[in-house]
Amino acid sequence: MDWDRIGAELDAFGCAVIPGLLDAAACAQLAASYAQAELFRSRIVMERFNFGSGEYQYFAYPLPAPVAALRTSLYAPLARIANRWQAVLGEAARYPATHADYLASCHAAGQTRPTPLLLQYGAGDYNCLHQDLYGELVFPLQVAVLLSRPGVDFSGGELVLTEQRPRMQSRAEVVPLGQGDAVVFAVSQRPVNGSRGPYRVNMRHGVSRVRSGTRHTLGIIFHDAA
Ligand SMILES: O=C(O)CCC(=O)C(=O)O
Ligand SMILES: [Fe+2]
Repeated sequence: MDWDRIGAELDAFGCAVIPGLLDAAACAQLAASYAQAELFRSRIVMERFNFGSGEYQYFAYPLPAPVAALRTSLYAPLARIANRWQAVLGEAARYPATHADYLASCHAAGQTRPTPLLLQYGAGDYNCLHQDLYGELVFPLQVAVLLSRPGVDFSGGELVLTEQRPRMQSRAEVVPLGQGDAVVFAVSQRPVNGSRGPYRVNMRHGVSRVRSGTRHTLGIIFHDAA
């Protein structure tokens, strides 16, 4: 994985694609596991909370092996980028080098519930712009993997990111993904270099309306939930 390229794109745009993070068989298997209720700790129907339309489920611990492996292995290079952002923003705190150590700090702070999730959208469904904040502790980067085949399993349903800049109009970004591609993006805030030094922008993400078919995604969030 080209972490220099990913880091540079995150710095410039607040998001970066990792092509082919999962193969087609792994994607199909994960998407099918949505039906296995015993894998999950809770199911959210988005309409009920005005979060959009569609549903998602948070995995229970222990996470399925491929999800646990991705969460652990992606954390270390992302923590290096997150720590660079901390330095740019003049923040003293640093993220530990391993996900085990970071999770230990979440758990000590009372954030003990797993946050990786599977999302399922049918025709007409969408996900309102939001931030995945689940307590005081926030790891600033997250990953979403498209499990379905655009143009085959579904149409529409694009991942959308917005960036709210102080005293400026918001910027939107649409991230084109194929099956198995992942996108890394900022959870809530990221630094931008301005002419008078770095400043913070506020990011949100969502999914535009699915026009037809069924779309599944895997979301990997690195902090646990209170
Ligand atoms: O379905 C998607 O592409 C985005 C899902 C999402 O909100 C997330 O992974 O946090
Ligand atoms: Fe999200």
